[in-house]
Amino acid sequence: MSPEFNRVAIVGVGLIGGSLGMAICARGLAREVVGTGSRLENLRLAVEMGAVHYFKEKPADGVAGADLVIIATPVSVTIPVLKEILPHLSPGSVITDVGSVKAGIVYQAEELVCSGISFVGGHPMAGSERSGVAGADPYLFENAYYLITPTARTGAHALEAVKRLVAGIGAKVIEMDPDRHDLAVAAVSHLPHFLAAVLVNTISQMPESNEILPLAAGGFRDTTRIAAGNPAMWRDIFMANRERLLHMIRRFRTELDLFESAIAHDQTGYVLSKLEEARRVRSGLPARSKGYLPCLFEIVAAIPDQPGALARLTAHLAGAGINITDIEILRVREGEGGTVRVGFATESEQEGSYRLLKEKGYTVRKR
Ligand SMILES: NC(=O)c1ccc[n+]([C@@H]2O[C@H](COP(=O)([O-])OP(=O)(O)OC[C@H]3O[C@@H](n4cnc5c(N)ncnc54)[C@H](O)[C@@H]3O)[C@@H](O)[C@H]2O)c1
Ligand SMILES: O=C(O)C(=O)C[C@]1(C(=O)O)C=C[C@@H](O)C=C1
Repeated sequence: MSPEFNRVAIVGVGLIGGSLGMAICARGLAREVVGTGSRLENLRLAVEMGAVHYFKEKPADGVAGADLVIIATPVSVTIPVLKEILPHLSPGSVITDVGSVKAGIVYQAEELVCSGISFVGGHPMAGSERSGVAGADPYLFENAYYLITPTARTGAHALEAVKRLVAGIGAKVIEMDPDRHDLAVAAVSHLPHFLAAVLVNTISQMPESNEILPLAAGGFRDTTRIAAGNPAMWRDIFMANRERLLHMIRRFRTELDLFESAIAHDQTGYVLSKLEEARRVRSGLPARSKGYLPCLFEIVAAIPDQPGALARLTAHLAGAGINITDIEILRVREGEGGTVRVGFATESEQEGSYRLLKEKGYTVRKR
């Protein structure tokens, strides 16, 4: 079978560009993948890691002859990069980006591209707090939602090319209007990041913080993992989506004030009802790290605190030909063992793994 693309150029081979490159190379989606960017040592590492086949130092040289160009830079430089590469693009080439904010980029890009070149905004809803190609992962996008933001001006050929890319890397495409996209991510991505940073800083500014912070267990760690993300990237995202983020911060403040006042005035019924509402909504989310799966069947199993315990559990499932779509260690404390949540795409895989692990003596339940 011939590859989907002849030459893919990735401008900015960092965490996301590198993960895309690794997925494209590993799945043979392009005859060649060329990287280009601002840091030479990062580009060398990208070749070593199999994220690109080779690199060109100048973006203009990298994009020449590419049928698909992916701009995976911080959002503040997406448009300057586009302006720089435009004169060097081959006729018929399709450009997409991976930026976390879409409206500003998409509308400006559409004004800039000349006839024969198309731009389709993209945003994979998967990532991590790491940055640079060193943190790249070829499986990052598998089963993740990949938002694309075509407009009335998007050509069918360009839209189809980006959809082939998304399907090829194992992600699930969702089409959204750019403005609706920006409000959605302000709510489920940008506000959470803002709050994680505020939470960490609230504690770190206490005079007793040196004593308190090391005590942090799952609660603080789970709610603040993302605060370890790249500050410059998040500054750019906040500023690019400023109005929607401010809107969400105001909504948050209203909710915070109501909750605070209920605690201050001993309104225990209200406090309980708010906690119950949050539990109901949060428990209703399919528990997985990359985004939503339309349907996820899960089991929860207890494993002992021993080397290889997790490997033995997954080997039982592999031996029975059962495919795991998601896995998470819920609790591990020294000497106590842990609980593992395992997700499957089908109910029959859930049922099969439940029976198998029970037979093998595990304490297991369906979730
Ligand atoms: N990190 C995440 O979780 C995540 C998830 C989805 C989307 N995104 C978006 O993906 C984009 C990249 O984020 P990342 O996490 O991969 O960041 P990163 O820092 O890991 O990678 C960015 C890359 O762009 C390069 N670069 C910077 N300025 C450049 C320029 N002027 N010309 C060419 N290359 C340049 C850098 O050298 C680096 O290799 C951002 O727009 C971000 O909003 C990030
Ligand atoms: O999982 C993480 O660490 C992420 O921050 C990923 C995450 C998010 O869920 O907010 C971050 C930014 C992106 O634009 C998309 C996804």
